Amino acid sequence: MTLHLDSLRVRRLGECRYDSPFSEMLSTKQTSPHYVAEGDRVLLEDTVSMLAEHSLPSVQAPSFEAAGPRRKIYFDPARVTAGIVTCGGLCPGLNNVIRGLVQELAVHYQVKRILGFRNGLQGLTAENRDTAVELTPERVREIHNVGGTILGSSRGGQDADEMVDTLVMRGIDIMFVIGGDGGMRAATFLSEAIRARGLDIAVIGVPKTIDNDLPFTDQSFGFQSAFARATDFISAVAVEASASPNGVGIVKLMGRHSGFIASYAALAANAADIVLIPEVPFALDGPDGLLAHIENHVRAKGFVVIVVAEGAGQDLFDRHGLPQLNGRGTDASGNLKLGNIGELLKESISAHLTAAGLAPTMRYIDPSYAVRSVAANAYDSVYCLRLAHAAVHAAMAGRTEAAVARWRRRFVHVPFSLMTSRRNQVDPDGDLWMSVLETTCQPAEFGWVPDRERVPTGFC
Ligand SMILES: Nc1ncnc2c1ncn2[C@@H]1O[C@H](COP(=O)(O)OP(=O)(O)O)[C@@H](O)[C@H]1O
Ligand SMILES: O=P(O)(O)OC[C@H]1O[C@](O)(COP(=O)(O)O)[C@@H](O)[C@@H]1O
Ligand SMILES: [Mg+2]
Repeated sequence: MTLHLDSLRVRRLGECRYDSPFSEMLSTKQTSPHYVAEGDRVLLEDTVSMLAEHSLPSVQAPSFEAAGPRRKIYFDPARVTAGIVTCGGLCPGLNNVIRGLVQELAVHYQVKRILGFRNGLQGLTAENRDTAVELTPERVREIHNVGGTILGSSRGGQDADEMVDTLVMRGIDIMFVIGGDGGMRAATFLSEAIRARGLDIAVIGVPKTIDNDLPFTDQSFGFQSAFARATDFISAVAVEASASPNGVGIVKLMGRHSGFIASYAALAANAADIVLIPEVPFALDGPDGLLAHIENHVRAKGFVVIVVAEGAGQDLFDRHGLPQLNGRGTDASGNLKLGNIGELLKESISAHLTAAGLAPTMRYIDPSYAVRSVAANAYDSVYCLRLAHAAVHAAMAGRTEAAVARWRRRFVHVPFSLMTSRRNQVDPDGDLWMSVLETTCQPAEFGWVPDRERVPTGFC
């Protein structure tokens, strides 16, 4: 994918005419290793060779607009009504983001009216628009201590025009969409419908994904809390497997298309012998296949611990003519329903080891919902709060059709068009996967597999 500076520019609703409450504080600020001044930009790429490839002067190199408060703002805070919605699957930190948005809007910008739409985008339909709740600093004071979202969330499509009608009827000037890839797509359609009607409504996204599969963000909020929780389950299964004759421990973790939780949790627990992720296909059978490797492992070590991301090995169901185990079709949001790879592994490993005279003790757990429902840890709590601050500053300065993200540890504005342009995946040729291979000592590939799709690398 080629990215030019122009495709990284963020849309503005208009000229900023109002003094920002931060104008005095900003008057002496300059870019430093710890701050990016208004007007400065954050480079997309961060190695000498990647930069050199363009042969462009640094001002023309692809870069993001820096997030943060501005001296002048677009909206008159006294007249602003803001809306908040949380979309899709749960993720640790949703309540922290809601709380951060409400506090920043109310305390610093003195915005008087903030509405929380209920149950995801369903809350923006004609039927549900009156169920929106008033959010105040008092209402959100303690919500960061619990997981989930006080607003509720949902999957399923809504009509963009109907949603815009709701924004108009509820007097919304700024809409915050906290969502994943689906939520960012929905926010894009919402923005297009707003633009088609010539309305003065800003739409700002806060990228949310437990799978860490959104692009142009170092790591998504809640990811650390989620993989820390997943680590507990790997450790538990490792204890069980190691204490059982021919013990086989399997932990299935979330990750439809990206194996980040599986990889990070496996590294953190440092107890997995095999990690399977969607980005690296594997074969079950044959002398170099997964089953033979597991058999050798059990013979040599007495047990084996496997961490599998839910999206791994999906080709096996078709290739082996296996029952889909709930796979096929899509959910209400159009996400592919996956075959249950955990069950498939459990069945095939059990059959293989039994046939090899190593009747196994199987310990299989799928802690998915127990992982994503936890409250944000201290690190994620800080991260969520800072993302929320950045989102409020962006919106008040009239930025729209963009998400806030942290890129190379700086906070930036990323146009929706980029957020929905690609998926963040574990690169089988990258250093994260190398660390996994170094830690587990598993082979780079299990048997012959069809050519893997290459994970997109580079941006320009
Ligand atoms: N292509 C799309 N166009 C419009 N709305 C979409 C699109 N994809 C997803 N959505 C809506 O966005 C919301 C969130 O999407 P979903 O995939 O469930 O979760 P996430 O935002 O976490 O990826 C859902 O209500 C869904 O209907
Ligand atoms: O059972 P649900 O609620 O549909 O959610 C399950 C899915 O949500 C995910 O966490 C990702 O969804 P999001 O894009 O909504 O964050 C997947 O990894 C998982 O398969
Ligand atoms: Mg999604």
